[in-house]
Amino acid sequence: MKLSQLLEQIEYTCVQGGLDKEIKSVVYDSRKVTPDSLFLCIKGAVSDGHKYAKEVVEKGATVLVVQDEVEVPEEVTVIRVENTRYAMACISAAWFGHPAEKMKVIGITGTKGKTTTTYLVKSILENAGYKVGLIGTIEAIIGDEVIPAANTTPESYIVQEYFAKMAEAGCDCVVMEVSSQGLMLHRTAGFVFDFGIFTNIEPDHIGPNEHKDFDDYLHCKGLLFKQCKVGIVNADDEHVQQVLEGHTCTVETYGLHDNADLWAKDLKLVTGKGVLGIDYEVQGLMDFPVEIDLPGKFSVYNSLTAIAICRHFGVSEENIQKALRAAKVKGRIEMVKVSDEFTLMIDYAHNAMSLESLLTTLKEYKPKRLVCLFGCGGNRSKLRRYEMGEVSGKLADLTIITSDNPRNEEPQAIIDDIKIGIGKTDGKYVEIIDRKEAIAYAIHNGQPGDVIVLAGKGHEDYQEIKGKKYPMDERDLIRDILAGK
Ligand SMILES: CC(=O)N[C@H]1[C@@H](OP(=O)(O)OP(=O)(O)OC[C@H]2O[C@@H](n3ccc(=O)[nH]c3=O)[C@H](O)[C@@H]2O)O[C@H](CO)[C@@H](O)[C@@H]1O[C@H](C)C(=O)N[C@@H](C)C(=O)N[C@H](CCC(=O)O)C(=O)O
Ligand SMILES: Nc1ncnc2c1ncn2[C@@H]1O[C@H](COP(=O)(O)OP(=O)(O)OP(=O)(O)O)[C@@H](O)[C@H]1O
Repeated sequence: MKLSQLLEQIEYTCVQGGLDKEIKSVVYDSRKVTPDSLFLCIKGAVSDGHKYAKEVVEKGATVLVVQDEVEVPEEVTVIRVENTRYAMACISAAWFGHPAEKMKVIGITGTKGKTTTTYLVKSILENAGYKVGLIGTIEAIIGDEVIPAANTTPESYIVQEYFAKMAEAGCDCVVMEVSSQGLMLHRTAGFVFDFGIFTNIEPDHIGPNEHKDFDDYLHCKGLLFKQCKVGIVNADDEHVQQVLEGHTCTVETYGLHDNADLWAKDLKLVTGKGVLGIDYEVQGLMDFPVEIDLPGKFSVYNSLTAIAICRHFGVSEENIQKALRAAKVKGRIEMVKVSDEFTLMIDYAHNAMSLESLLTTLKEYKPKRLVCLFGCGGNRSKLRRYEMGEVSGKLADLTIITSDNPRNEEPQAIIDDIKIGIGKTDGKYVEIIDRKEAIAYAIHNGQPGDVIVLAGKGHEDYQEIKGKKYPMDERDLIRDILAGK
């Protein structure tokens, strides 16, 4: 592709060299440069792409896009821009032929509920006959291809590459999680979202390499609403107006009160046959009853968000109801049927805040006993161990402490840290290092009316021990335990 074509959407200065060049690849990692590459120098958290300028030229890069000065031979074209990450998004969109324009693009941002809501939207739209691509924390789904994710929102070049593959695979739409870091680092620049969604916000992701403070976090979330056509936002979130500050889209709201355009009323917790769910009535822009086998008020928010989006695609009430009744999200309060007498679920909660929110929600179902099984990662914050221990000790009737990615630490040492947290409460606990044995204990000792949570691993299908990831999927462990293996 001609260099001038790639630069069409950006403001730049050509510092040296000509624009009449044919580009054979667009690259932001020096290790992937080949002859006639355009190389983008990205300033990262660990490294700085500018320092590879000489090396990439030796490998055959003919164009460098920079935001700082570089010294390279004069025949090499140097394009200077204000921000190379932003330029990368626009150049990648051009490189892949602006694939976002060929589909409807739905972007979901918020502290919690992004993953769950993306899968709910996908289920509803697919049930109604749409072909849907997905990009998120767990994976990217492009037709039959499933690619495990490294980031919730990948680098802009990858976003555009996935979009192009989705358009080619015949996807009508794509639903993606948009993290605030993704917005901050321009991973989703270079195109317009058809729908931008805001679920909720609470202090999180603040620290080195993340956001400097809560205001910055709010500001970054708000960027989505300057880059989408229709914004669909949670009216009940206390920060919604700050997130919408300076928005350029039309705005629609959802929530649990009649001030929202689409709202839910008459919430009823439902239990039975090993499943927890919630029923409610949708009101406002649509009017019909909903039954979902996902627990708690936050499942109402997530499903209502999905309904608000899918309404724009003309999906019928019947199709929405049918898809939501069958909805299940891997590793997110995922109920696994082991008995009609008690409920068992797998969830990704792996910090105190998520665990507290989950256990509090489950307590509303008034289980006979709330049993919480979890471990904490090795070579990670000790504080998390104390805090999770304390939360579980306070809220669960029984805690089963076990292992979760011990990495290079001794599992027993991690368990001992968790016990310090539980020790601050009068919560009962047992400790069983081996996760399969711990799950077997939970199942074999399940009592009628119990709710058992296997927390921490969620969608993960491995246990990381001393630098190696051993296959371990909790669904398989449960199957083996039930089969007596
Ligand atoms: C802090 C951060 O955002 N890091 C991400 C980032 O790394 P970076 O750009 O800082 O990369 P770097 O290693 O400093 O390198 C800078 C540049 O030099 C280049 N380079 C580097 C080495 C070399 O030999 N040659 C070379 O050219 C690199 O390709 C890059 O272009 O780019 C990588 C992919 O390109 C990401 O995988 C990586 O995410 C890490 C894993 C991460 O943890 N990110 C978190 C903060 C994050 O983004 N999280 C959000 C939200 C998650 C949530 O909601 O919970 C997410 O969207 O995932
Ligand atoms: N709308 C919500 N509000 C509050 N908590 C939620 C909500 N939806 C889900 N949760 C809880 O948070 C956990 C994570 O949910 P989910 O993965 O959908 O969110 P996320 O935004 O993708 O979060 P993360 O970035 O942590 O992966 C769930 O397992 C559940 O316990």
